[in-house]
This record gives sequence, C-alpha cells and structure tokens, in this order.
Amino acid sequence: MSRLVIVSNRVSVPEKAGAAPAGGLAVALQAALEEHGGIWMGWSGKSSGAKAPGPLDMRNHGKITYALTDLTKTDVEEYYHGFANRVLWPICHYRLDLAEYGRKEMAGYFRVNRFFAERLAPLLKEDDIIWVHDYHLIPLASELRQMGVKNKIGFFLHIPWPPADVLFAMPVHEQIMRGLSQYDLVGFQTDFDLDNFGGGLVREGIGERLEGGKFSTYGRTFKGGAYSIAIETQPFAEFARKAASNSMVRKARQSVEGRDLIIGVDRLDYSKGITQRIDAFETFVTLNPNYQNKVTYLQITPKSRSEVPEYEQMQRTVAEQAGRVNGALGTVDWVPIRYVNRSIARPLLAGLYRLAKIGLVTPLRDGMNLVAKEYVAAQDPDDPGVLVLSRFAGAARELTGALLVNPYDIEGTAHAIARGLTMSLDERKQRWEKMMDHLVKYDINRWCEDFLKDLTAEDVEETAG
Ligand SMILES: O=P(O)(O)OC[C@H]1O[C@H](O[C@H]2O[C@H](CO)[C@@H](O)[C@H](O)[C@H]2O)[C@H](O)[C@@H](O)[C@@H]1O
Ligand SMILES: O=c1ccn([C@@H]2O[C@H](COP(=O)(O)OP(=O)(O)O)[C@@H](O)[C@H]2O)c(=O)[nH]1
Repeated sequence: MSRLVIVSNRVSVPEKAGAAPAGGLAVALQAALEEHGGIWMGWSGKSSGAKAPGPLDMRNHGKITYALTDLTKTDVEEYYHGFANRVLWPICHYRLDLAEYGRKEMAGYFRVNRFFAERLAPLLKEDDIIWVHDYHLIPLASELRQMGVKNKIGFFLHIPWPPADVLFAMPVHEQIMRGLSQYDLVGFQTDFDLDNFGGGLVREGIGERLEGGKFSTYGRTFKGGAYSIAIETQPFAEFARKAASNSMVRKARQSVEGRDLIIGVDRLDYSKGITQRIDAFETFVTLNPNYQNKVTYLQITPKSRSEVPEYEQMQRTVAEQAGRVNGALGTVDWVPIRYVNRSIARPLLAGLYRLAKIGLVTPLRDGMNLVAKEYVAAQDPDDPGVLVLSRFAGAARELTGALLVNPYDIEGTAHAIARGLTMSLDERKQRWEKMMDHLVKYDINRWCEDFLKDLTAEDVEETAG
C-alpha cells in the first residue's frame, strides 16, 4: 500500500494525553495516515525571524511522521498574512473590496510554495500519494512537478471557489488556475464551487469540462470533484451527550436561568457575518418584545489572523456593536448578548451547542462551516434545537432541514430566529432527523475515503512529467 503524504499550512500534531480532542479534520487525516503510514508536512506556526529556518522538525508518532518547518518573518508576512489572507481569502469569499493585491506578497507566496516543495521532495518515495490542502499551497504541485515529482497529487480547497468575474479581478488568476491544473484531482467543498471552477476555465478560453468529471487545460487532463467536508458525527454526538453533565456546562446552564439560549461560534472573520447577525438579533428582540429578558445570545468568537488589518479592525467593530446592543436592550438583570472573544475548549463547546435552542450560523460566504454540522450532531434527539443557517455556507447544500436564511436580509434572519424559538417539537424532530441521518452517512471518514478513492483510481492520469 502506498504511503500518504499530507501537506497543509497548519499541521495538527497530537496533543499530550488528557488534552481536548482535536477537530474532525485532524482526526480523519490522522486515521488515514495511520492506515497508510506517512508524513504530514506544514508550517510550525513559528517564525525564524530574519534568519533562514533551521532543518525540518521531524516528530514520529507511530506510523506518522510530522515534518514542521519554520518560516522567516518576511515569508509569514508575504505568504500567510499577505497573499493567502489578503488576496486569496477575500477573493474566494467574494470580497473584491477587501483584496489588497501587491506584487511583493504574490512573489512571497510563490517563493514559500517553492520552499515547501524543496523541503518535501527529498522525503518522497516513488509511489507516495500526496494530498495538499487549501489555498495557501495551490502552486505546490507545480513546484514539485518542476523538480521531477511524478507521484499522484491531489488538492482539496477548504474555502469557496468564486465565479469567473470575481476570480478574474485577481491579477494572477492565470498562474493560480495553471497551478491547479498540475494536480491529478482537485476537490471542492460543493458542486457550486466546482461549477464556478469549470465555468471560469471555459469563460477564459483556457480549458474544457470533459466527460467523467474531468477538465482539460494547459495541456493536462485532471479530475475535479465536490467532496463536502464533515465531522466525526457519532463520536461528537456521544461527546456532547456526556458533556451535558460537565461542571462548566452545568454552570453555563444555571447562568442562563431559564432563558432560551441562542449560540453563534465563529473565528473573528468578516466572512462569518457576525455584525449582520448581531443586527438580526437586535431586530428580533425589537420586533418580539415578549422575548425581552427571555433570551440570551452567546457569541463565541476567538481572535483570528489579528496581524491582518481587516481582522484587527473587526475586533473593535464587533466588540463595540455588542456593547451598543447590550446598552440599548439590556436591563439591570439582563445582558442580551454574551460576547466571548477567545477560544472555548471542545468539551464545553459541545455541551453549549446541546444547551442552545438555536444554532445561529449566518456566514456571508463559507467553504463549509463545521460549526453548523457540530451543532446538529450535538442535539438531544428527544428535544433538538433549530439550526438557522446561511444559504451561503457550503453546509447549506446538505443541511436542508435547517431554516435557511439570507444573512444580508436582517429582518428575514430575525424572523427565522422567532420561528425557531416557537417551532413545535414534532417539526424540530423531523428537521433534525433529516440532517442527522445525512451527517451519520456522510461523516469525515467518508469524506476522506471518497477523496482518496478518486485520487487513487486508475483513470486519474499519471503526469507526463
Ligand atoms: O489557519 P487559520 O488562518 O487560523 O484559519 C483557520 C482555518 O480557516 C479556514 O477554514 C476552512 O476550512 C473548514 C474545514 O474544511 C471549512 O468548514 C470552513 O468553511 C473554511 O473556512 C481555512 O480554510 C483553514 O485552512 C484554516 O486553517
Ligand atoms: O472557541 C472555539 C471556536 C471554534 N472551534 C472549532 O473550530 C472549528 C471551526 O470550523 P468552521 O468550519 O466552522 O470554520 P473555520 O474557522 O474553519 O473557517 C469548529 O470545529 C469548531 O468546533 C473551537 O474548537 N473552539
């Protein structure tokens, strides 16, 4: 059996015994690596300052080797904060207005991809299967191919892929498309993202969509597919059931004091629609004064990418907005919005999901949104809560039992909150069962197996070299 080599910007090295369990992606990729044996390579998250990074930090855990590299301060700025998070991230989330394109950052992005390739190539064996993750590393296959690597290489994009007119606004879109063409399989979160990709190739006159899910462009033929990422559904459901009796969750339950809990959980990111969501909550309370002092909205929002100016600005905006709404609606014995600006450990998170009557997941655009899936899996089957979900999250393609909303429609979201809080038990169960059945069938292991099955299938072309 071939070894599996995973490459991603962030690497999930197993925590010490007793630590909170890792997210589903880490669990699934680790399980696949355990089965095949292999390597997981990526950035250590650390900077070597002005000095060139030292040798790879190699850590062996059973059949898996974690290979971590530091990056120079300039590399982190140009590759991660610069091109990945100030150009590709906003463009792929349809935010042309926030894209800050600069040639220096673009050059840094391609340089770091070459550096990753140089560090990875000596570790590779002839029949290794390589699986690259996410927008940080699109040009990696192209760099590896130039070094003579002929292995099968798959790529999975965790974020959306935009329509042609949005993509073409990015000056280097052609190099990015060319980079993708060097893979044997390119996976997207949804059929919409896949269609946008195919549409872009055809519109630009640089490629064709062929039979059998294949594309042809830049002299190569490769496969494309939609593989919706998922969670470890049953273990997470069991985990949430047990978490309900955890002392922190009990304290949280007491502190809500008989009010209905609404929960939102998102990295502090403009793509998540947090400001529109707070507006919707304010509108809901204003339109439904009977809910004054009867509802608590808990928004858990760990800081993210704070060195990027748009994210730093958002920290202030959201904190001010939550404060303003609390000032306007709150009373001496009621704080309508509890805004937590740090990361919450998964056991507490799972228990809070289960406690909440509404899971409010309203991104303006999101690749998938695992929080939506975790919220569903965490529910009590005898008394499930209601998921209010943005139609612009990848998860909306699957979770059709949710109340789907347009997050730009503030009143529409406010009405959905009211509808969720008053929904009959029968309807809640019916909607929840439909979503849970889907999540049990299409869990994270299935996602991983489906992608690897397609990548290793015979009809994926070996590269011409
Ligand atoms: O690594 P960071 O810069 O701190 O960001 C965290 C991750 O954010 C993005 O998540 C995406 O992947 C999820 C799983 O497929 C998906 O549900 C979500 O919709 C996406 O936004 C990013 O793609 C990851 O690479 C980051 O590590
Ligand atoms: O305080 C927090 C907030 C979020 N998460 C986890 O972070 C992930 C967020 O994934 P999602 O796909 O929703 O969004 P992303 O942040 O990847 O864009 C989920 O597994 C959450 O359970 C967490 O463990 N603690």
